[in-house]
Amino acid sequence: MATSTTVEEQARLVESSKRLAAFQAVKDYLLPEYTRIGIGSGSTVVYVVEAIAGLGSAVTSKMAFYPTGSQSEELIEAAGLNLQSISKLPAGQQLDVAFDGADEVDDDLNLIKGGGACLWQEKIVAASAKQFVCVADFRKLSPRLGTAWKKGIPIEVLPMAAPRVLDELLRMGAQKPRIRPGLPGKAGAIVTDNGMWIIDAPFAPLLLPKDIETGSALVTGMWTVDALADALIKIPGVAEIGLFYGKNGLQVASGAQKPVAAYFGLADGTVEVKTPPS
Ligand SMILES: O=C[C@H](O)[C@H](O)[C@H](O)COP(=O)(O)O
Repeated sequence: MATSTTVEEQARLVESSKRLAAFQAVKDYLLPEYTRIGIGSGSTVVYVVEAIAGLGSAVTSKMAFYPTGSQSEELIEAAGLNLQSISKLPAGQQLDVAFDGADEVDDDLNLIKGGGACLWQEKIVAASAKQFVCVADFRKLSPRLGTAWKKGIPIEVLPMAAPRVLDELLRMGAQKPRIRPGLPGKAGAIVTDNGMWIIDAPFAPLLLPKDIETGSALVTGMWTVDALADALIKIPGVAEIGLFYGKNGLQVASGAQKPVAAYFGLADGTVEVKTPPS
């Protein structure tokens, strides 16, 4: 009984941390003059939408909201916000800001995303925004990707290519990569909003440039975030990878994917805001 209470308390703490992070991020980054807003996927983004809807229609009716998948679409519509599509964003234009969650965030604000199988559209929306803001609870903070999130890097693949991609991942050092199974009630693999499959590929914790400067990458032979991401995206059959990475937090035409800021709701009821190292 005591154990289940503790589990329930922990779950409540996690939910309130997500909400705190989301509300603070919206307060800091959603300016009333903005007109194009990206909305990510997952359980933390639910609170982003709640915070935005709470601003009232006098503010939000002038805004259009760009989803990252079917869950995100439903959230936007259920909150009475104006749904748009990234496919309708005119060439040369950007979203003012995009909010999204993450499965893990490292010291340099590289992210693992795709725990909910929405990574492909999420990356398109994040890279289309002038500012990408990450919202998360305290469990997502981690010095290196692959430290706390042990399920592996989500990789969206063309189903016919999945066996070949698995072979290549094993050659690259992934530990027991596997095709993500469907949820209860769905036989076979999970199918994304884009008709693809997800492979989860666990790797040893991913190094940062500061680790290479100290020579540890040479000693261990481990991957850096950048090197692994660059190698994964080149595997034939890989549509997109759940590593959001890059050299800085500026969202420029080249499609940077790292957040300008990451908001973490902490267990003590405060919010920690991290920005990428310069
Ligand atoms: O595919 C799912 C997305 O990348 C989510 O943003 C990520 O899994 C974090 O989700 P949550 O906020 O539920 O932890």
